[in-house]
Amino acid sequence: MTAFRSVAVIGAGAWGTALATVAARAGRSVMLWARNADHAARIASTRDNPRLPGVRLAPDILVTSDLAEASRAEMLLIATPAQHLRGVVNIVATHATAAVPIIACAKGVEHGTHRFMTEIIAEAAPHAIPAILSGPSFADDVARGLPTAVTLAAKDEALASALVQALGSATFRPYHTTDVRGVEIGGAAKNVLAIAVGISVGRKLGASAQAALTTRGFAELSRLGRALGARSETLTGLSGLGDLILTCSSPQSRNFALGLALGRGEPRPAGKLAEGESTAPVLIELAASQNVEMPVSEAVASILSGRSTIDAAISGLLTRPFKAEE
Ligand SMILES: NC(=O)C1=CN([C@@H]2O[C@H](COP(=O)(O)OP(=O)(O)OC[C@H]3O[C@@H](n4cnc5c(N)ncnc54)[C@H](OP(=O)(O)O)[C@@H]3O)[C@@H](O)[C@H]2O)C=CC1
Ligand SMILES: O=C(CO)COP(=O)(O)O
Repeated sequence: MTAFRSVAVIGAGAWGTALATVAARAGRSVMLWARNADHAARIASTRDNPRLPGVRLAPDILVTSDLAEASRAEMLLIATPAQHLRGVVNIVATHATAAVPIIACAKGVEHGTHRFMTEIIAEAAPHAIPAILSGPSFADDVARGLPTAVTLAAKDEALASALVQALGSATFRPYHTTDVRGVEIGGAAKNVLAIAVGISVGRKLGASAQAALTTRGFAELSRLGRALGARSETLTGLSGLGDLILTCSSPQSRNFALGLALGRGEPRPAGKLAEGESTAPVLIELAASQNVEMPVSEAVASILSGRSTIDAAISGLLTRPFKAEE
């Protein structure tokens, strides 16, 4: 199996920048692609990306706006927002070498198609090998070299293990698995649930409610996961419960921070991508198609769409019939 000497990170937001840093630390030759040429030139000369302030890019990371050039790397990490992954992979596919691993690093589900990230890669780049990287890891922590552990999934175990070897280092510890769908479900669902928990904290409902919502959120994430064939160890692992704990407990999470602002009745944080917002309606549609109940996620979807006020949604959760815990 190839040693994956060269890595391209597609998408120079906070996460893409952190991942470029990770790959360089792991000894790869790294190219970071930004869609805007001026943005790419500015990052290349200042070694600083305003999307991840305070982090200095290693001198050997090349920054480009040439997607054809970036697509020729031996391993590709796609770190654009989930709803833009298909558009980028459509172009990447016309330049990439056959059987190149394309690792989705976004967390979400595509609008309209209900496709998970690796399904989009399989459709848009049929000769590539799709994989997914997810887990509890804030870009800022990762880029600063604080200890983090994540999950990397690919259908082929030997490949998943090789990708982990190529990206891992003392402070960035990927675990590998073949449960691709399980990893995707955890990352997509936790963002929506973090908005719910942020709302409850913003409304000052207390630490007990925060724990209850996080736990009942995990119950619904797990129900959907089981319905879609995820393994239980994935759901309770880093990319499931692990990421849920992180994002439901820290205002560093943009999804939690969005919920906090909504709960407090404050303006939403400007310029901060909260993927749970675009995932919520798709997640609900997906759950309905599987006859899976996701009341916490439904409450978030109805608040975000304006179908319900925060207080009505909370009261809806509090007046649900009592039931057995599962
Ligand atoms: N931040 C984090 O801690 C983590 C984020 N993630 C996930 O990574 C994904 C990206 O998040 P993050 O990097 O934080 O977000 P940011 O908002 O920081 O960056 C998004 C990046 O995507 C680019 N982009 C936006 N639209 C397009 C498009 N149509 N085509 C190509 N590129 C586009 C933006 O370009 P431009 O700058 O030109 O607008 C920007 O570089 C999300 O799915 C998120 O859930 C996962 C783990 C951790
Ligand atoms: O996915 C993340 C941490 O694992 C980042 O969370 P936010 O997108 O909510 O900031």
